[in-house]
Formats: sequence, structure tokens, C-alpha cells
Amino acid sequence: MKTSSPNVAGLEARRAALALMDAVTVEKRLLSEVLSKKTDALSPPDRARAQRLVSDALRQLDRCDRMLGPHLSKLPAPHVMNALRLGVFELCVEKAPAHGVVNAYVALMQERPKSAHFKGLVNAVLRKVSESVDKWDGLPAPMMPKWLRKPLIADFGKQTVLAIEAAHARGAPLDLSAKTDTAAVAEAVGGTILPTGSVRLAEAGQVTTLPGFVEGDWWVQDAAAALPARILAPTPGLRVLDMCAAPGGKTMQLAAAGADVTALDISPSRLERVAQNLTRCGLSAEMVSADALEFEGGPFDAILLDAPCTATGTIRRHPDLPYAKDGGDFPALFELQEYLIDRALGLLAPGGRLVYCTCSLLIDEGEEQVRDALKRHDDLEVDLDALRVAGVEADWIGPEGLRTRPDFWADAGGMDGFFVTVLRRK
Ligand SMILES: C[S@@+](CC[C@H](N)C(=O)[O-])C[C@H]1O[C@@H](n2cnc3c(N)ncnc32)[C@H](O)[C@@H]1O
Repeated sequence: MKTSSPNVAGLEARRAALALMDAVTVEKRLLSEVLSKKTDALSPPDRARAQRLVSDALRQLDRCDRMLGPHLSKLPAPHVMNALRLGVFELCVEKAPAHGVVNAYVALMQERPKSAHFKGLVNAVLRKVSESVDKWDGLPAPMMPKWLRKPLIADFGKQTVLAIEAAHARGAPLDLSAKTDTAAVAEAVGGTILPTGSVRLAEAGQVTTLPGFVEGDWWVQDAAAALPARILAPTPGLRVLDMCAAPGGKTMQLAAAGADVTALDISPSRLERVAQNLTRCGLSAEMVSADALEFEGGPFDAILLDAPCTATGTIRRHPDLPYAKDGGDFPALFELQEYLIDRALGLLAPGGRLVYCTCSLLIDEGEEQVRDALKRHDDLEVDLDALRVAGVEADWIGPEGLRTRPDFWADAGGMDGFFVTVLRRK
């Protein structure tokens, strides 16, 4: 049974943030799956506060645990631990007044019989942390959980992983892709134009109120995510299949260049979002809801295969991912990517090109997929020249393709981790 604590300020947002933290770390759910259910009853400011608090605290979770370590002789129940983590984040990062933070999390513990007897512990630990907040700045960047850290160290080495972790902790700016006039969009929103042609805003605010949103002059798309469609080099009338299209960032780029785009996705509801995005921007594409493995069509001059993947390249913006996942479902994704590559190759017109990409840091979903595809198809080759588009630095390109990482452009706000390659038949 729950009892509410109406007299403590700021409790609604904190209660929701704690429920979201439990959903991610205990139920292993992604924030995107549970956000509306856990926050819909809140006022808009409380909803925004809960979402920001849980996201920012997840981004710093390892540091929160390091602050708590000296004060805990053994780990308390997960709900209690999560309350402590949120409290530490508020004290050490937001510099919130200690009495308000302590009272709030003690009150939340009292709401459930199972956690009520931990209120003394929460009170004592948060008070102790509040006396040593200056230790926070001396802590190393938050580490990823071992299941993800270990393979990344094997792939990139420890120094690079440390740099990636520092980039994860910094979060992500807002990047936009312009429909036509990049300079005009940059001026309208007060952003800067990146070397690869995206527009970057340091402070995002409410996206839908930015100039040009209603007019459909741009869409939100990370600078690295904008590279695959640029690399495909769409031209007016080019027959292009966007094989895993939703929510449609790359479909929009292809359509904006005048290509004859078929946007395919297995999920009808996600495909609906592609349609909405196209409509907002006054663009069009043929929409097909189907399993790409069974799709019959084409042949196509070019195919963009932005394959379903672990999304480990997007942790800056999805800090829940390392805690909601444990890698157990990844091998099935690697296998699906292999099948999708082979299916795509079968749909290409003679001389056609396949742009394969994943928003992943794992080489299993990038370089390894290319090496395996080259073994399966002896008439296949990687077109490295096609990867050298504006802003792409020479050392981002390896024998199998282009790899971006969150620690690239560190001083300018970073970018998502992506792998992109172009495959052609010899
Ligand atoms: C990485 S997302 C694509 C992002 C998109 N290209 C963009 O830029 O906005 C992968 C997409 O693949 C779709 N998908 C997964 N399995 C599929 C399949 N067998 N056939 C077609 N689409 C599939 C998912 O529904 C998801 O929308």
C-alpha cells in the first residue's frame, strides 16, 4: 500500500523520477517505453523535471554510486538505492539545498511499507553526502557497466573508452538537418554550421517552438546520423530504397535531394511517424510497411540499410541504455543485420550501391559485418572513396568503412557513434 506525502515540496517529479529509475535498473525497460505511462498524470513542468532528473542522474550513475560507496556497508534494496542515487545527484550536481533533498527522499521511502524502515538510512546517508559534495569534482568520468565496457576496451583500447565515457557524461547538443538552406536555418535558430553540414545548437530548449519547425525547414538529426544519406549522394530521380526507414531522418534527406524514395519499415506505427515527418516538411516518399527480408521490389539504384542495432552509439542521448540492457539480445541483432545485408544486395540494380550503417559502437555491427559480407560474396567491394564527403576526417575511415565516435569533435559537442560503409558489386 502506498501513502502519499502531500506536504513535501517537489515530491511529484521526484516520485516519478524514482519510478522511472526503478523501471530502467530493475525492470530493465528503456525510458522511451515507460516514460508516458509514468509521467502522463503530472503537470508539464513536473513531467519535464522528472524526465530531466532521471536522464541526468543515469548519465552520472557510476559517480553517484562512488559517492555512496563509503556510506553503505551493504547494498540496500534497489528502490532505496535509486532514491539515494537521485538524492546524490541533486546534492552534488544540482547543488540543491540538503534539507529539501533529504526530506523529499525520506518522504518517498515512507510511502511504501517495504522501504519505510529505510528512511533512517536515507536520512543519514544523504546528510553525510551533503557534507562532502566537494568530492564529486574529483571523481573520474562515469564508467559504463562492465558488460559493455569490456568489449569496447577490446575493440578500441582503454584510453579511447575513457574518452567515450567522458563524452557520454557531457550529453549531446541538438543537431538539425536543413531541408534546403542550411545557412538560413542556422541563422534562424542561432546555431552553427558543422563541417559536415548539420546545424548545431548548444542549448536546445523546446524543439517545436524553434523557428522553422512548423514550416518544416529542418528536422532533428545527430550530425553523425546525417552522414549515411550524404554518403549515398542522392540525386533527383535516383531510385532509392530506405530499407529500415522509421522514424525517417534519412528518408527526409533522400527525399529533400529529389530522389525517388521507397521508405520501408516493419513497424506500421513507426512508419506513421515517417509520414508525419514528411508531411511537416512538404516532402514525399512511397511508404511500405513490410519485413525487409520478405520485401519484393526494385531493382534500386541505391539502398540505404540503417539496420536495427544495439544503438550503443547514442548513449549520450539515451543514458538508460547501458542499464536497461545487458547485451543478451545482441547476437540476434547481429544475425538479423547479416540477413538484411544479403537481402539488400539482392534488390540492387546492376552497378547499384548499398550504404550500410548502424548507430552502434560495437564492431560486431560494423567492421565485422563488412568482413563477413565480403567473405559471403566474392564479387563485393567496399567503396572507400564514397565515404570521403565534406567534414569527414581521413582517420575516421578504416578498411571496412567510416567509424564515428562520441569523443570526436570533443570541443564542439561530440557526435553519435556510427558505422557507415558503401558496398558495390565489382
Ligand atoms: C535504426 S532504426 C532506423 C532509423 C531510420 N533510418 C532513421 O534515420 O530515422 C531501425 C528500424 O528498422 C526497423 N526494422 C527492424 N527490423 C526490420 C525488418 N525486418 N524489416 C524492416 N524494418 C525493420 C525498425 O522498426 C526501426 O524503425
